[in-house]
Amino acid sequence: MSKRALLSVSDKTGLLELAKAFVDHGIELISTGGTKKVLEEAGVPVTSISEVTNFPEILDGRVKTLHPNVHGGLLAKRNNEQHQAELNELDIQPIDYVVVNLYPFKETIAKEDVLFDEAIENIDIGGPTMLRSAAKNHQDVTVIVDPNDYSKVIEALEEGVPSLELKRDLAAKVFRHTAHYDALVAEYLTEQTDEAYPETKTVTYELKQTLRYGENPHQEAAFYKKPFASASSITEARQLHGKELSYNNIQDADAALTIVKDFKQPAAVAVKHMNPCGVGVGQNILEAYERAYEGDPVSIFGGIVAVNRPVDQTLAEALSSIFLEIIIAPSYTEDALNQLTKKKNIRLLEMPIYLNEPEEQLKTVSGGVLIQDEDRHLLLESDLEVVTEREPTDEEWSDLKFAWNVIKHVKSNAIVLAKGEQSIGVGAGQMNRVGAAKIAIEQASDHAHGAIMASDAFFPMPDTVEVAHQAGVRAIIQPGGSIRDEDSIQKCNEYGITMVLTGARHFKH
Ligand SMILES: NC(=O)c1ncn([C@@H]2O[C@H](COP(=O)(O)O)[C@@H](O)[C@H]2O)c1NC=O
Repeated sequence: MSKRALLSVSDKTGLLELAKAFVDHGIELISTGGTKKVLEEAGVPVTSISEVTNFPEILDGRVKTLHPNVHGGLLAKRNNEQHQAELNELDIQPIDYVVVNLYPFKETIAKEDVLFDEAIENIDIGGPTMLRSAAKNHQDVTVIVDPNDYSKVIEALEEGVPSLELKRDLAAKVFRHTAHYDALVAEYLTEQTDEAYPETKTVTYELKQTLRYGENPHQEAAFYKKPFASASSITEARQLHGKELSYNNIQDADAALTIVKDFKQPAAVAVKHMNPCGVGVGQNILEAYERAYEGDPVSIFGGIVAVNRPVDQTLAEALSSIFLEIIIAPSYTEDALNQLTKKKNIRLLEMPIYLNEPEEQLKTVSGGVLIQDEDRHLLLESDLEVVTEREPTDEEWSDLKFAWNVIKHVKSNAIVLAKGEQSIGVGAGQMNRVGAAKIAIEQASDHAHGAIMASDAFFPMPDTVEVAHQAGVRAIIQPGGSIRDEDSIQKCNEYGITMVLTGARHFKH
């Protein structure tokens, strides 16, 4: 008895070539409506699925292949006598090859203003069912879900029959594919409910690229993207120049991007090891960059700079005067590109930079994952409470708000010193707050005098106020909420320092 292949595809790419290869090797073809039409029009002999099922395609194609004559032919074990006897008794023929790709659910829901009914109609039922039956029985059935794999099967046919290894690889791909497909359906439907954290969480990502190594050369790594990443995501950055991004580059670039998005005015951010080392805003992007640079001219070396305005020739000149790993910008003028591409080792990324919808953050811990909303707490004027005798000056107010925007992105315990809408000292990731303050003060050096200080969380004791005073800090912004707030406030009054409370904390671990 000749072998049979069932073809039912939405994406008809490469279909004819594969179908012809089947026919050339004496394999009979069975097909569903649209697929059959394409084959017939090309003169390829094909049997209708309805002849196999003895049943018409019904319900607008909702039921065409969901039939025991199909699934019996797919799932019967060829080396199982009882299975073979049942097939004979019921007059079911085995199916040896399955070529199926699914209704374009992802493409459908990606369309703007897609109607719910249209999305529902694009949930493929018969296709995944056939794929799963065939993949379960891959010992006996070759199943192909990806047109990119047609050539492998054609090659195998030229050489004889597909090997068990190839059939197993293809079956594994099928289950990855249907799981991804179902995850998209599940996510779409769950979004219509108010179920924030359902009983099971299925996340699905698509491979963007494998990486040379992870955080260290002995760690393997890859970069996956979300199916619907916003254009202002690091996964969507267009690399215009330079070597391939490394694992650490991607993390740092993402940190720089996330910070710069938080500013409406022209802003520049320099990042090292996921922390901002220099942040500046200004009347124009060159001024913003100069402020970010001057914020810490040492740490910026070998860093990553993100700007939220186009890079022109003058900014390009400033940027190319030091060694930077990566620049991220919404665009580059031609002159700027000519200037920057002279540097072989710099990577240039281009992407729209805007505050996109907040994303769910996933962080792995041993044996599990923590999920939370992104920290997008918006500081309202009405949240700000001056708790000291001295009020901030206008200039101090703008620096306090600026520093509060920066502190959110610094690893805890975090202290930022700022002056003139420029960070001048960043104490990041310390195990105690005074330690973070001392680092920020040391880095700010003489500039600390007259600066403002931001703290990501409350002061448990007045010791940070003490070191702030010694450095000449004029105003402090912090969440408040410690049972010993009064001690810190009293110290501020004693030293003539202004203290503003925000009522919100910005821990970042
Ligand atoms: N309903 C069924 O029994 C069924 N069987 C196969 N399909 C899908 O129909 C599509 C192919 O249809 P056509 O050959 O008519 O263009 C494929 O994407 C295939 O996955 C089905 N459609 C949806 O569930």
